[in-house]
Amino acid sequence: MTSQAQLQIVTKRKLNLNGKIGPTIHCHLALFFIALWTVTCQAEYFSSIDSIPVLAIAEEDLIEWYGNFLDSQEQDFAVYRNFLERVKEEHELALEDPEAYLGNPINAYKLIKRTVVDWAAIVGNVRNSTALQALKANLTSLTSAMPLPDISELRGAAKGLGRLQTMYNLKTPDLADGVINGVYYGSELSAHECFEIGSNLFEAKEYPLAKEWLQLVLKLIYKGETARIKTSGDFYGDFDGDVDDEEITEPEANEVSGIEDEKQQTKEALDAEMSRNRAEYDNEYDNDDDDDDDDEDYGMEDLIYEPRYGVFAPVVLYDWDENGNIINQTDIERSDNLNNKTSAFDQDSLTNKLLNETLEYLALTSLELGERKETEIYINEILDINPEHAFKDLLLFMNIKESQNRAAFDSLIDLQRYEWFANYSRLCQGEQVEQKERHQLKCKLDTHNHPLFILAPLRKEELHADPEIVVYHGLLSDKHIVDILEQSEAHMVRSRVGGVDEFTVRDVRVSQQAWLTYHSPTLKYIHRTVSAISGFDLSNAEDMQVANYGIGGQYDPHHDFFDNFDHKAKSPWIGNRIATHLFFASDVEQGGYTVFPLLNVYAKPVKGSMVMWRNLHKSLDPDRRTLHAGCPVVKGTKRICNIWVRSGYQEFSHPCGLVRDNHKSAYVK
Ligand SMILES: O=C(O)CCC(=O)C(=O)O
Ligand SMILES: [Fe+2]
Repeated sequence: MTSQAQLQIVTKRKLNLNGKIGPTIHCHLALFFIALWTVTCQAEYFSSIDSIPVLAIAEEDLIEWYGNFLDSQEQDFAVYRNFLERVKEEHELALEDPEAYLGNPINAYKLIKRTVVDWAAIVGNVRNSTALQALKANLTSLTSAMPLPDISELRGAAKGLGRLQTMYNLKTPDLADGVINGVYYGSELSAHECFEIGSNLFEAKEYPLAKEWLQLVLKLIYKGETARIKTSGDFYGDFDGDVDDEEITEPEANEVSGIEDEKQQTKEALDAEMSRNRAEYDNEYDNDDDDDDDDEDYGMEDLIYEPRYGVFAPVVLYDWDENGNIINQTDIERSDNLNNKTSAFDQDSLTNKLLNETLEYLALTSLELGERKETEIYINEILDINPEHAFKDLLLFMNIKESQNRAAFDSLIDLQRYEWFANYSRLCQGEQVEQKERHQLKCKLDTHNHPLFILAPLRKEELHADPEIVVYHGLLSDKHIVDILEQSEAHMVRSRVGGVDEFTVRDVRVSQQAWLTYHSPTLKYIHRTVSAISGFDLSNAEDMQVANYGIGGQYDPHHDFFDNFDHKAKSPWIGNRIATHLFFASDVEQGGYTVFPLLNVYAKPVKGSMVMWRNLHKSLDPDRRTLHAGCPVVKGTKRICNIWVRSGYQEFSHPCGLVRDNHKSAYVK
């Protein structure tokens, strides 16, 4: 199956094209769509699930172009090699007795002919290689049509992963092992990939999370990739007769007891796993097809095997228990075993480069976290490998850094300190605190006393009584949704959050969005249905917002009404946002719930359904209980459509009461 077919993407248009056109046209069309997409969208790949497939298409083209280039070069090289061998033979003959050789007019002629014709042809060929020129032209058209993601994208994606970790309490070792919320997705991360995430989290100032990932890299390097991360005690080698117990600086290692033959079995299993993994590791870094001695090139023999059973890590590493929680993190000491370590590491190896960079980032991370002792340990490690390393002077600089205020951090991990966060995170995982009132809520078929719904009653699910939050299921068909996505596709931009700083793109909302008017048949249907259900006058509603969420895409807790709403301000609409109608235009494999942390309510995204609630009291004062959030998407795609109705013109359908009712949310600060 080609990658085109695998990517069940992007749009209907794209899928239709697959069946009808050949690969060359496809190539141009891909470029065309990329160009179209670029003109209309900011290059914010991680914030939109639709942008990632565009990248995949680009990569598919790159694979094809480089493949063609290499194929044609291979043929050329075979011709060159042949020519070279022949010339070499002649040349050697000539060297035996140059005078006699060149004295022969035929030989003299052949030499001149080779220089004038054959060599000139080869030099010309290399200079004007059509294959190289074609590759260059393709690359130029690709990069001018589509800015490839830059480092800020990568940082955003790393932060997205961090957001998922924080919200769903996902443990770093689990993620690295390809396990998300207990589901194994078969995509383990290598030490290099963990380093990429760790270093990018550092650059995104997510220091505590960065440290976890970087610690994990250290562990993978020192223990070998096979000793995947969690502590079961077995990895620490005390079952291996070769290891001197005194060398083991990790306290847990010695404490683990077990029956001898069980240990032996574990060791055998690990050995088997180790060889398997080693083969994979070799493969991963095997750039050289005919070279079977990769161990020598990369120092892998030492790095994978020795440290795991024999040499001990110079810095005590984080341990993770079986649930992925960190243990031992404060117990950081230097080991005395440095001699072994330096002999075990090949200074030029890829892995040693990774080790150096990891230690550098760890030193900086600890510095940012104000952990003086650890920073010192990491710096000493670095200086041990290279005494002239620039970090020599960091020890002096440390004194200044240390005095900085730790509380100034605004990191994802810090979120967990807040009281409301626990509830928010729980609801995102589909867990509600048990509540008596919930038992009065119903699911029912509802004709709403409206002609539209007599024959096809609404499927209504009550989520909360006061303020009322209800879900209507099955309002949008797949056809409606495809139509909405097609209309919005070309207009998607990274979401901005409203408020004072309206035009700043922030992490508060990580998604892409577009606005649609109510002119197409689908939008007219939605307009009609929403006004029939809610009774609101939709002539005073905002256009429909269409949004999608990418890796870790989410919307922090917020209200939909505008705080301190200024009734006199110029606006196309009258009044504040009285009600929200939120459609789910996709199912989501994991995550992406809409939650109301103050009301103990969550709504799981179900394709085609609509959640509806009022944001203002009857008195039109803001109802602060309606604080809500879009939880980060763990897996899959989340698409939503929002219709916000304004409070003007709603006086007859939704009159205010005789008594002001804003006291209901007075308790919310
Ligand atoms: O994505 C969600 O579930 C919530 C979105 C939301 O609250 C909004 O767009 O205002
Ligand atoms: Fe909202």
